Amino acid sequence: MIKGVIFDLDGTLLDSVTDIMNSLNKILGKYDYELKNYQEVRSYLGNGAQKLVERSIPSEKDREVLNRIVSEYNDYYKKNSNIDTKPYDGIMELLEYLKNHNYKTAITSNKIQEGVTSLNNDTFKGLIDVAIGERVGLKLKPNPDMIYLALKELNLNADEVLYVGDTEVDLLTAQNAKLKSIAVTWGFRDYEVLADLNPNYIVNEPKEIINILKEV
Ligand SMILES: O=C(O)COP(=O)(O)O
Repeated sequence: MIKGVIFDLDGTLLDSVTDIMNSLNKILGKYDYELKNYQEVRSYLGNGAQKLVERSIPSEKDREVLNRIVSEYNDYYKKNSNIDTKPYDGIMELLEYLKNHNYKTAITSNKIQEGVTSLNNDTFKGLIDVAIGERVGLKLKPNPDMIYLALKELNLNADEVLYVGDTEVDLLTAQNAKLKSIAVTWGFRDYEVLADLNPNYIVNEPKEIINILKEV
């Protein structure tokens, strides 16, 4: 019996590309790197800030320089993560449905923990039970460790939850943790990319997740 839902954050619950792009470009511009457009940033997301920066400036191989840019990006983003960021249409209704029907919920995100915590508090205001982001000592998705931690904090087993995400990173994470997966098409990857990864379900709108929960 399904008792909980674990969500990815960026591209699944939140449309966050514009704030991420603006923070990234602020730092890239400071060091005279070429700025990135919306579609480029969307395609670079999924594996956290380090990969976002590496994918944005592939010619930069100096680790120290890369680390400095990641750190400045994270510092700037922490203060500017909730300007244009908003839940996708239908997400608040879905989360309210889950709360009202006693499903437990978690976020597992490759975004830094501070960003996850503040966006979760400001936007979802108690609708989500557990919010896990990039932390020292915790491996990023697609490693299943974030899922294991979420399951522990929710006090649920793998076969009692569904995982909802929007990228190959998420679907691989679900596979690695042996969770049933739902791929969403409103996020950072297109339908064809997601379909090739064989998720258990693919949905075009959040309310379809309610129908899946009624079926399983
Ligand atoms: O920061 C990223 O690259 C992606 O974050 P997410 O795991 O919430 O999608």
